[in-house]
Amino acid sequence: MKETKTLWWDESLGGIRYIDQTLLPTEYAIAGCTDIDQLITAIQRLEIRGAPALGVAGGYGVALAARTCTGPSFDDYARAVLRAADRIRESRPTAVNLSWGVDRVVARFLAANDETSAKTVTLAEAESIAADDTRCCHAIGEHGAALLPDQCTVLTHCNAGALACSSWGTALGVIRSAVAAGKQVKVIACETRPLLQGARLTAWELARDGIDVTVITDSTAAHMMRSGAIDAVIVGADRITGDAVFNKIGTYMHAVCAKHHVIPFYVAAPLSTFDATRKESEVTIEERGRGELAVVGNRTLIPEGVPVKNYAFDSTPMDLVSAIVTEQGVVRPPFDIGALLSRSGPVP
Ligand SMILES: CSC[C@H]1O[C@H](OP(=O)(O)O)[C@H](O)[C@@H]1O
Repeated sequence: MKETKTLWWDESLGGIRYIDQTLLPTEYAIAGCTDIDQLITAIQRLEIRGAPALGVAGGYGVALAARTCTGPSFDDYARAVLRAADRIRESRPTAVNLSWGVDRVVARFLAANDETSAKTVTLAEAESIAADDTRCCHAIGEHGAALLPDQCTVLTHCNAGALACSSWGTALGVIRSAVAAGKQVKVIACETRPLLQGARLTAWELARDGIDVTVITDSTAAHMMRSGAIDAVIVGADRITGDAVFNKIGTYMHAVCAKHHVIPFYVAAPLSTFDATRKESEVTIEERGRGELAVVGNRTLIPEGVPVKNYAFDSTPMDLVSAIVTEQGVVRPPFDIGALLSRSGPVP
């Protein structure tokens, strides 16, 4: 299977290269950003998207700030870099990986005493985040593949594939690893209105890998679960608190339906997506603009003046989750998130 790299540092560019996901599936274009404003725009337009990929982008963003910020003194320079880091951290509120990636590189930056070492250590840490993410996705794939029986049909929502990570993917990483282990897996990909990450990105990734994928409307999922066509649901995550999983809008709907039809509902996510500092009620769910619902291409779908609600995420209570597949093993709720994050080594 071809391993798609989603974003990386390009020293000849002096910045970040990435696949512009807004152009897929009809155009495969590599874009670049060489300053913080360009990176923030790419994140907010979902040219770069997906929780783990946002963690990698956040790390590279601090490295980019360390190279592009200036100041008359080192202290002024450092303040400029930290202000840039704050702007990156705040560019999308729900996925914890973004702030996690920024904070991990900022911690290394704060230990530097001059600009030269600041530039070196920030890029090294950002590269380490990217490498760790790929390793985590493959480990998640291996642990999760064991949950999927041979000849199963799996429903997915949004895109939790290589495009949402540094490569390989989380939910799609589980599917790739199951297929690589010789299992026959069919995927039913929900299109995922309004930005269609499932139709545009998951279908593109899986078709490219030769994995059987069929796209459905989000509202077809319940019908297929009730008809017995779905053996399991597997999704990614943007933030996992002790009491809930935050993921693309529509995930909660699938979890409730899966519970009703006694279908396993799996979440695949690295430990960097877990957040022990907040409970469900304390997490901000990103709301996005009217245009994403009201206009498709050159067609207006909603009458002028009619308001919309465009929540980018929802939260699924942990009691609807069968298991969370992490790089350290499979976690079955209920679990103590503090103990999980403080332990080292595999999940028991
Ligand atoms: C591998 S987790 C990807 C996660 O991120 C997506 O959100 P967005 O496309 O807005 O970045 C979606 O929630 C996916 O499950």
